[in-house]
Amino acid sequence: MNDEERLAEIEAILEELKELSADHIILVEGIKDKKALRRLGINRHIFMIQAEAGPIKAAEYVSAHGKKAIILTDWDHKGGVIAHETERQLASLDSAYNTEIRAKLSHLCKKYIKDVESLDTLVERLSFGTSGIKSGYDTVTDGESLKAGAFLVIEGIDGAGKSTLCGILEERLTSEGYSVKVTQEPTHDEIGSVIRGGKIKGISQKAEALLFTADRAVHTQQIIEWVFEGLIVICDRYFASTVAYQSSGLNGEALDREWLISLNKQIMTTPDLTVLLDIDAKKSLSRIGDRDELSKYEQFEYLDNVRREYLRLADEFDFMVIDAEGSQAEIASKIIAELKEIFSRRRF
Ligand SMILES: Nc1ncnc2c1ncn2[C@@H]1O[C@H](COP(=O)(O)OP(=O)(O)O)[C@@H](O)[C@H]1O
Ligand SMILES: Cc1cn([C@H]2C[C@H](O)[C@@H](COP(=O)(O)OP(=O)(O)O)O2)c(=O)[nH]c1=O
Repeated sequence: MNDEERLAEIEAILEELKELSADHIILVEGIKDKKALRRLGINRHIFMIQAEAGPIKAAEYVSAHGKKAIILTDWDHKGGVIAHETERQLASLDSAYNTEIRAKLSHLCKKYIKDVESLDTLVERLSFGTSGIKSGYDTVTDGESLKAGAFLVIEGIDGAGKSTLCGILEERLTSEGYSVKVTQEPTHDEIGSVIRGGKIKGISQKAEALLFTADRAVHTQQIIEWVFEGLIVICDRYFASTVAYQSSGLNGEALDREWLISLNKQIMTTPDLTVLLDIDAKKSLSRIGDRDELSKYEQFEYLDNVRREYLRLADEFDFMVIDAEGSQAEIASKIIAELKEIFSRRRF
């Protein structure tokens, strides 16, 4: 099931929950769950099992109101125990109850969340659609920021300083208390390793672009999960690499940039911020000249074209362009300031 289908099914269940709430009392664990349901527009009768004295009282409350119950505890172990006990108490008072809503939501949401309090955040995130996560934040309740995930991409031609910068950002953000995950493309996973290993030789640029994109499609699912977990994911290269490199005429074979963009749009997620480390191709080559072996991409004319294409993409997709010749510490400070600005603009 893709995320679009998942969202449609979750919304259908929430609609059902809204309708049922006319003559049911919804039993949740605590205040955060209740607030999440309120934010989702479920305004009817909600009883908090734990805050309001446990399963016995919850069952008595439902029975005293002559209503039916919907048991909607979390789908983790503790939620399961509370649900079971509440069922027992309701049964002993001959009160009717619904456990299907919880089972269906658990089935649909457990890949991403385990509690009712995160439901509205999940719906919000999935609503951003196939273009992906617009901003990765975790549930923030009562003005308390629990976790702040984000997806940051660093782009630039070979030798621009991307991997050095990723290391500095990781260190600085970690020391400020953020949880950080540095990753890169091509990945070191199954498809990325095939690309990196150079086992497939002599294939067309088109086939190569599809491999880079397939690697990204798998990687993107992983990135989305990391952001959901609240990590700041820093990715060394993302979709702009494929567009810039594969459209820049390596050995005279340039692919159509619009084809590359539309191909990638179908599998990527939108980063919160993409930074382009911009550098003159001669200077970048002089930086990497001492590497043991230069790759097929590392030639002046080609990298110069790649750089131009990067600048075009930066304009089109609103990348933050930074002069890669500045000090790495200052570059990192600018990026961290921008990230904090992004966090401060979030809705909750
Ligand atoms: N801002 C900078 N100023 C001077 N040298 C740098 C800077 N950033 C990186 N370098 C050096 O340039 C080389 C290439 O950097 P690297 O991070 O490996 O680039 P990339 O990952 O973009 O290929 C390394 O030797 C690194 O120490
Ligand atoms: C991700 C990606 C990388 N590449 C190229 C750029 C790099 O020259 C090469 C390997 O990437 P990388 O290991 O990031 O090289 P470097 O650290 O020198 O920047 O793969 C593409 O051509 N298309 C892509 O989509």
